[in-house]
Amino acid sequence: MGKENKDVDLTPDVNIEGISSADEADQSIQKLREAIRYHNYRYYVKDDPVISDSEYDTLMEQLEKLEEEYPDLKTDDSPTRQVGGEPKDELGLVDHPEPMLSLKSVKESEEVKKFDDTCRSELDKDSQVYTCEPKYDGLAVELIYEGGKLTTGSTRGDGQTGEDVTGNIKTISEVPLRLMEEPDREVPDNLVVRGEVFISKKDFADMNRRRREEDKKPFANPRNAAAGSLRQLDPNVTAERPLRFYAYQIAGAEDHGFESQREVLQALPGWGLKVNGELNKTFGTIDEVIDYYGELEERREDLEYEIDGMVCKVDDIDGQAALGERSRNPRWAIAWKFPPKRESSVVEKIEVQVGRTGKLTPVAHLEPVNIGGVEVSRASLHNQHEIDEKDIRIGDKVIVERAGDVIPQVVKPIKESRDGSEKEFTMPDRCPVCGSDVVMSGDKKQTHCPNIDCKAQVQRRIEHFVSKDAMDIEGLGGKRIKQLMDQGLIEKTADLYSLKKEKLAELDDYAEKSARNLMDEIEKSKSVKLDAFLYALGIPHVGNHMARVLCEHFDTLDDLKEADESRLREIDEIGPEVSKAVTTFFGEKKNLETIDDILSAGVQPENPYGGKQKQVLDGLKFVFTGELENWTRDEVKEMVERLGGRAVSSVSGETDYVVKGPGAGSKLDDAGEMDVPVIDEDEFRDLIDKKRESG
Ligand SMILES: NC(=O)c1ccc[n+]([C@@H]2O[C@H](COP(=O)([O-])OP(=O)(O)OC[C@H]3O[C@@H](n4cnc5c(N)ncnc54)[C@H](O)[C@@H]3O)[C@@H](O)[C@H]2O)c1
Ligand SMILES: [Zn+2]
Repeated sequence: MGKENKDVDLTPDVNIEGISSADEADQSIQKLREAIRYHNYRYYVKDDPVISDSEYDTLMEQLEKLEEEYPDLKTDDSPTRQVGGEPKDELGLVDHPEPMLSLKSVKESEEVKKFDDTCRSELDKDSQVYTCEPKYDGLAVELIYEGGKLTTGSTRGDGQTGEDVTGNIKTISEVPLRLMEEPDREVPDNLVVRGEVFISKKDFADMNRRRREEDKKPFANPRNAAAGSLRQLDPNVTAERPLRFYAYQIAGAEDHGFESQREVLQALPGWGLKVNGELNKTFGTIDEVIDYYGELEERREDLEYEIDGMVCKVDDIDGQAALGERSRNPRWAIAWKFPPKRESSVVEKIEVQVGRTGKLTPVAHLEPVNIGGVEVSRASLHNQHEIDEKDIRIGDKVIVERAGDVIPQVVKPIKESRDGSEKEFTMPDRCPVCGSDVVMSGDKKQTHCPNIDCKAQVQRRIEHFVSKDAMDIEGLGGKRIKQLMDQGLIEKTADLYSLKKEKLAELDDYAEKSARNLMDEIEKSKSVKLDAFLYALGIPHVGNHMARVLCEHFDTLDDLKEADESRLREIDEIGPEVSKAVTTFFGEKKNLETIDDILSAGVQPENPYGGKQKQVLDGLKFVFTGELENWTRDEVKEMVERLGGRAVSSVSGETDYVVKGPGAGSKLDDAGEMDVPVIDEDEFRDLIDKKRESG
């Protein structure tokens, strides 16, 4: 079958409706077969497909349809009748005791109901029991145990003959080399186990990253990665790959005394063979099967390995035998596929966006493609380093992945489809918005526009500035800010504080009431916590949490402005990146001017967290008893210590205060005996406030 052939039309454009003669049908059939054979070779033999699965499935559907309409043109060697690809004989060949088949795949619940109807009518039953299992995105293997010992491990190959990967399979820790004795069932003399070898999502991502670093081609999907890893000539290479295994079937189950698939799945772990006990389920009706598909699909993103659908199997082995098989699929099982996660598309251009902190991000504009029901036309390319590593060029055909809510990613370019017109991409030297020279980090992972007045940044900076966790000014969305900028009412952040209600009310579509509300919101924002204010400034690397950390260590904005890098580095949580970002930010004259403008407009950031330097509880010893409303015991202890005091566990003559809450115990008596003042939580807080004011 398929060989390396540069001239095949990878995706022949066949218009089935337009075909009116057997001759035309024959021509299309030949083209489709040739293309599919080539893709089978790329996919099953090279583990390196050049089209997406859905493109492949379309070709296959077209071929099936034509062969259906023109039965005379059917041949035994058509890919529609064959399983998988030709086994690689360097590995050695293994004949399967029973053929390893493919699965009929379905997409709609209607087809699943039809499957149920067919099974029930052929088996002459009112109801049918099904066992459902996740369809792992890996490759099928067959394990032969003789006398309880693993003697042969093979791939599916063309279904009749697979590749001998015994040595490689033995490196997978989840595959037992010896079967365990089971109390109720002795170890059979000969056991043929089928299961899936796969790789976890995380390991797949890590593996592709490493391959790029080593200048090797990344894999298009976890299945190709697992197959590529298992089908190695050197088992030492396989041993380094994090392959996993689930067993799901045994050949000749009835000969081993099993009556159902469910029983098989229950027995396998007893012999030491891993099954997916959590997700394999048996149901009495097709409606439950359909519900379970929905449940599995919901859980799909959270699983640590990829599944691409659900396999639904007739549970009773008798039923399976009665239904038998048809060409390359068993008739007693179906693979109900999930909507795909990966498709191919074309990078039409790469545009550079400027973020609010001035970060430049390259974004691929893609030929729109529907991935699992969502149209995707953009994907972030992150940075120059990533583009270089993946070798993505403008004009490239690429594999795009959309997983859950994550931004679509370009997995890899398909270099085979290049015709020489593709262009390499480099980040611009100048900011696409303001034209300032940009700064790129040495590792090419970051590019920044340093100009604080950069128009792109101002709008986004303002959007960020007014956001909930920052200055919390309601009623100023992105559109409104843009409008205010377009109308010349604001040019920079500080201008927010010189907005006039009358001017606002003049804008079309702006009601007097909304204008008044906005003015109130702006006024309200003037009393702001220092951490929210720091966050609002949009200092690179200073998010909510970091802003709070800074507040805990610096009393005022001025203290922070004056801090140098080494002072910042004294703080545990602050690393070199943050300290550099903070000092660079406050070292920029334009930024200081902006801050001054905002402060002189009346904004007064207050620091509720106290600075570390001010040890207002210096030397004081506290004992806490009972529950506190605002702190856990650990929190209050930490705070007292941060402020220079100590929290101790028992009352002594040296205790300065006992702080009591509901449920206070015997420590109160101790306090009474030793004349130690007892205060409640409110008084404790007043004490700190008073000390702060006086100190
Ligand atoms: N992109 C390409 O060029 C290209 C080429 C060839 C095939 N393909 C893709 O490969 C798929 C067809 O491959 P196939 O014929 O191997 O069929 P399949 O992968 O859809 O189904 C059969 C396989 O399912 C697997 N499986 C996973 N969990 C299972 C379980 N619990 N019980 C039983 N089996 C389980 C087994 O490995 C079995 O061999 C299609 O999705 C097609 O798009 C793509
Ligand atoms: Zn700029």
